[in-house]
Amino acid sequence: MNQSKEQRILNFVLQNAVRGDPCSVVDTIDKYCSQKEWAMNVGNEKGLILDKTVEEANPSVALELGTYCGYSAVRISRLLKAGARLLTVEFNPEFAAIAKQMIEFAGVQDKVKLLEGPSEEIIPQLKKKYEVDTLDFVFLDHWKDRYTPDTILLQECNLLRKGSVLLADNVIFPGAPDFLNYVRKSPHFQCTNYPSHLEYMQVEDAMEKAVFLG
Ligand SMILES: Cc1cc(C(=O)N2CCN(C)CC2)sc1-c1cc(O)c2nc[nH]c(=O)c2c1
Ligand SMILES: [Mg+2]
Repeated sequence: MNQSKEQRILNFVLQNAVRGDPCSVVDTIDKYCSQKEWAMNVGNEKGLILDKTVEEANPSVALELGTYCGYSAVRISRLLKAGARLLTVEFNPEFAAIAKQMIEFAGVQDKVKLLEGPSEEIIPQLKKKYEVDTLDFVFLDHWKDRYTPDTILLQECNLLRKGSVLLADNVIFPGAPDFLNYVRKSPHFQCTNYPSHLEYMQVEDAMEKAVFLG
């Protein structure tokens, strides 16, 4: 049975990156996906915006919606302080299996908890099942049509506190116009747009930061 693209990415990392070195895993995925096969990792250009936002938020508890191969889970967790943790949600079982191996190879498994299932089912479980009080940082990178309903769900589940930082990928391409509309019109969010480019391409894209005001 021939391999998936995601399996090829993982194999390239296992053979070319340094075990236990998150930066080498991130760089190796970028090398493969820019030179051999495009894939929907946030990439290095938008990754630098992600890094700065995570460093500024310095979260104790972070949530990622959309794990894919684990690129941004490794990228985020490498910046977390001792004792901080990242919960990352992936509904595609094949992607989750790849990401699990990627996270373990990078050596960040003690900081990252991979939750398999649809975000709309997992978000309401975060407080009781995963012992979350509130979220300090949320990276939205799953599916553009889920950005707005999941942002509303996070509020309904009382998972955001004054100062919680949301960062959304792909708000220009593939695009999340209803999400931009929602957070920019809401009195509960302070928004900032970060123009960039689609990973590994010269196509315009952007990230949107939305800070919850309580
Ligand atoms: C799957 C896909 C295809 C795209 C595209 O038009 N192109 C890439 C391939 N090249 C060759 C043509 C141009 S863009 C994109 C994409 C990018 C993300 O960052 C995503 N993040 C989260 N969830 C997504 O579903 C998601 C999809
Ligand atoms: Mg994306």
